[in-house]
Amino acid sequence: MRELTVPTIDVSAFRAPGDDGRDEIARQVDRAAREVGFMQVVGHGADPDALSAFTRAMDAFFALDLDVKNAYRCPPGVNRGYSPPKSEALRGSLGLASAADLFEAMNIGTSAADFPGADLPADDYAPNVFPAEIPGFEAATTRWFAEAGAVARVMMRIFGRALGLGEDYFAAFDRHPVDVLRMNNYRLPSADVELEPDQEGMGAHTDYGMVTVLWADPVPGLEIHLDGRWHPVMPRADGLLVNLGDALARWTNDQWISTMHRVAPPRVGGRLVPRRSAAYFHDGDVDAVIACLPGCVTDDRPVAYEPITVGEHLRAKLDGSRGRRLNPAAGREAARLAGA
Ligand SMILES: O=C(O)CCC(=O)C(=O)O
Ligand SMILES: [Fe+2]
Repeated sequence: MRELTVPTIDVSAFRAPGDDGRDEIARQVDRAAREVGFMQVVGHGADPDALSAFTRAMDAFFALDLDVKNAYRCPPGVNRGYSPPKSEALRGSLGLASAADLFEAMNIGTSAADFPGADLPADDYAPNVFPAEIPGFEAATTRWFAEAGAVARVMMRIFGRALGLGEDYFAAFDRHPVDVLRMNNYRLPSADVELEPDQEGMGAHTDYGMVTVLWADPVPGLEIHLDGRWHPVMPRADGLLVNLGDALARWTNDQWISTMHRVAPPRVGGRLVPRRSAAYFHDGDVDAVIACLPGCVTDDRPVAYEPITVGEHLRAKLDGSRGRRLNPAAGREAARLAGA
């Protein structure tokens, strides 16, 4: 079994004018997308000051009392606001029953008001709820939302080039995207507490959208599932993790991987330690249809997925993880976990 390395890719040539170096980067990204589905991206251009201000705002929010945070909960069908520990189970997005995950989260995302004139479903583009107790929370989180969103868009340009479709190809799915920034805190009872053997920080799942830009503390916990087993991934302190979502697996007929991943309760030297992360999900327009690209179907590789809208796919996945109604439509993803 091969040792797994998540490749590091410097994407700065896609932020500079001109074509120099772009084909080589697209080649590296294509290889990473086929073999791993995750990459450690450096040269991404996101502002480190914006990241520091953002993580401070996150910490201040998660430090509030649970009853204060609970005032910012939204219904399960609205992917915004606060999720307390043990309120979601990501394996539900795969149609698999499990104990609830340990993490707590705070979500912000795009709202209908961001796209005047577009007729958008209210639940998918709900207004944000910002905690009044933390001055500057809205400014710091929306700033990182923009920085991470810019990285996601650079990656979509690279994907278009790598697939031979042109750097602008995926802009057609990015007119009023459902984008969400999920701040995760793997809040653990205490460093001395023994967890149940099957208790996970965040249960196994694939990400639901086009691409995810993930910042995480350089602390163990994240694991990706490839070749039938789980491999630990340590986030680089100087980079951002980028992973492909289900839309790219569907477009490419599984030539590119929407990698299964999970977060184990974070431990260093056997002791539980704090860990935070923030995932920016660039999911595409709610009404965009994701259908297999014609060039990705061959006699040996028949169409694996029926066309689906972004909205339908997100709804089935979120009903599974947030609504705790097991997703009946994720058999192909769930089958990959068999034997793990
Ligand atoms: O905390 C992490 O490293 C991963 C989080 C994640 O997979 C997610 O929020 O979808
Ligand atoms: Fe994820």
